Amino acid sequence: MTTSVERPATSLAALRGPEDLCALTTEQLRELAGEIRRFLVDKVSRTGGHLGPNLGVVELTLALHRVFDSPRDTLLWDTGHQTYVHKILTGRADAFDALRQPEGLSGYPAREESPHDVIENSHASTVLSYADGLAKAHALRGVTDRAVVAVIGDGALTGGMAWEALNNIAAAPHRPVVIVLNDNGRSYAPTVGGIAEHLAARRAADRPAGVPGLFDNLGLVQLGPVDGHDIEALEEALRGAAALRRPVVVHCVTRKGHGHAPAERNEADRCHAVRARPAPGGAPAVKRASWTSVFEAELADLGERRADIVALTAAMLEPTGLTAFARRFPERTFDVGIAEQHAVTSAAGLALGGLHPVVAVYATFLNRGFDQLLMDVALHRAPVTFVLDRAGATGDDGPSHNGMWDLSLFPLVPGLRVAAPRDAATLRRALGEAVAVDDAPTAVRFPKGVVPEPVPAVDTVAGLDVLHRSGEDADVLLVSVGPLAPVCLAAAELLRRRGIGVTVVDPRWIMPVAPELIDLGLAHRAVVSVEDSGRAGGAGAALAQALTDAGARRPVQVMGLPQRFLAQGRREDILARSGLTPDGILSRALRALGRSGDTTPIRRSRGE
Ligand SMILES: Cc1ncc(C[n+]2csc(CCOP(=O)(O)OP(=O)(O)O)c2C)c(N)n1
Ligand SMILES: CC(=O)[C@@H](O)[C@H](O)COP(=O)(O)O
Ligand SMILES: [Mg+2]
Repeated sequence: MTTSVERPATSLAALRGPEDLCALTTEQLRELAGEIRRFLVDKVSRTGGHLGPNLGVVELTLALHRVFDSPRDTLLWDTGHQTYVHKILTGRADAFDALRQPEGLSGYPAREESPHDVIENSHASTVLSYADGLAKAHALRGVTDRAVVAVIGDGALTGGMAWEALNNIAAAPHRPVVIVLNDNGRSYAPTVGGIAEHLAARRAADRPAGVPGLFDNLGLVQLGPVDGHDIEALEEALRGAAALRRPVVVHCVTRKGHGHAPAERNEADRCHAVRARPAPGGAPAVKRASWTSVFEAELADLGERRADIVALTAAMLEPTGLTAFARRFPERTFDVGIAEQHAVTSAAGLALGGLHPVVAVYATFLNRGFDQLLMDVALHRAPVTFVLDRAGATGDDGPSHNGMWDLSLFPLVPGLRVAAPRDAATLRRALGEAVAVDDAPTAVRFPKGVVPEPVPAVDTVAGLDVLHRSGEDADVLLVSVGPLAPVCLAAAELLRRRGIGVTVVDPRWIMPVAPELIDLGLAHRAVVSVEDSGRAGGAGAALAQALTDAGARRPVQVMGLPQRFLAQGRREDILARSGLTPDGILSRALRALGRSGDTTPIRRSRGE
């Protein structure tokens, strides 16, 4: 009879770490896999997160941790959204009630959580480059007893970086890398393109050898396809790959959402990312439209009126709001795979062919296509419109998902025009204005979540929306960028009560800086800019530069997100911690007026 200490860890509660897995029988592993699935459904349904991808890798992750000795062997995960099972097996099951919560468990690998975690960047298609580099380091340092294992999804394999890495890995048969291709045939939707078709043919072939392997032709050994839910078959393939001591691709066929009927039946995305269930008795979900849905409807309507408008996505058709357009204009919609660089330059090609492309991406992922924006689109003054969803602080997907880089990059792009709408009406208007530009690239950016209540202008001055004007003196100009208008208006009220003259202006088109905005800035004693983006080089910095060039003596108080990697958290908390609150703006305005620390309410000379 085994004591509790000796009893194999066939339950999560008994599991102390991956070392406990080796003692389990196949039947015990199956039981454990079932328990892990139930655990994932229970926890992730409550916290929100990547349920489908993780349900698909339960057996694969068990096999990886039984065959390889992490962290001595390095397990690298592409994108990292499918590492919940890895976290459960490496001693973090107890932390899942705080998954993706502030100060809680990251939804991606996090080095401060565990020595088993390596890649924190959630941008796809990077893992093979890490693996190539690590394999080279091992070779140079004479490390021969530690495996380099890279898990990449079929979606991530459509990204250009993956093939740049494969080109290098294939050139060095003496440098072992175990490449685990987690082929579930999907990104959110079914993976598109020739690579996906090749993989599908191999999955379907009764004799895989009958379909020459994509990787064979590169000189890489290709094992499989292997049933990605058969732990014994997986372990045999992984052990075989490790024993070859050279670069090997193990083609594992998995099912996203496997073992959970609602995910298996979900044709849209197999529960790729599920929203957190509202807490019992919590505030009812807000019924206002999302920024994405406003964009989606407007683009579909524009598509009716403009046959030259085409839409491009990088494997995120539904999340970026292109579903309606695609349904109405399937031949004018292009899903290029997780390939933002290609999307941007392909859009330049579409524009050169007389069309007006709309490239819909999450703001952070446009980083990938910056050189293409600069040299393939802007250099040719190609009329491409970039629609950046999830611009600004996003929060719960961690540092690499915040859309806080675009406004710092855009000032570098000659001729690019950038709009930051503040509500649904200005989003619709900005999109219409953007696609009307036929001699320059344009960008329209908006945040994650629901659109705020309408924020009407009280006046328009030379194309600038004046949202508030009070006081006799032109003391403070608050330049409100995009969705922070309500915060700026609340700050203006605090200033008004102190008898300080304040104008709140929303340029709507924030780059290049409008001459009229410069004139308005010069006409005020102090200027404070407020944006939901990184402070370095953003809209405020561009305005500050323009005002300095125009001879302004007082520095612009530039308010935005700190130029740091911001830990996961709620969007509203990140904005608040960044000082993007009425009180924070008040304090900066007082400082700009040389009245820092002046908190006593000053009654206006007349009236109050
Ligand atoms: C550069 C980049 N573009 C887009 C995304 C958004 N994204 C996150 S996961 C995902 C799909 C990944 O598909 P795959 O690699 O097959 O992994 P699976 O979810 O199927 O396990 C996408 C498009 C991203 N993380 N990085
Ligand atoms: C990893 C991944 O899928 C991300 O793109 C992320 O999950 C996006 O989440 P939201 O769509 O909720 O912003
Ligand atoms: Mg996939």
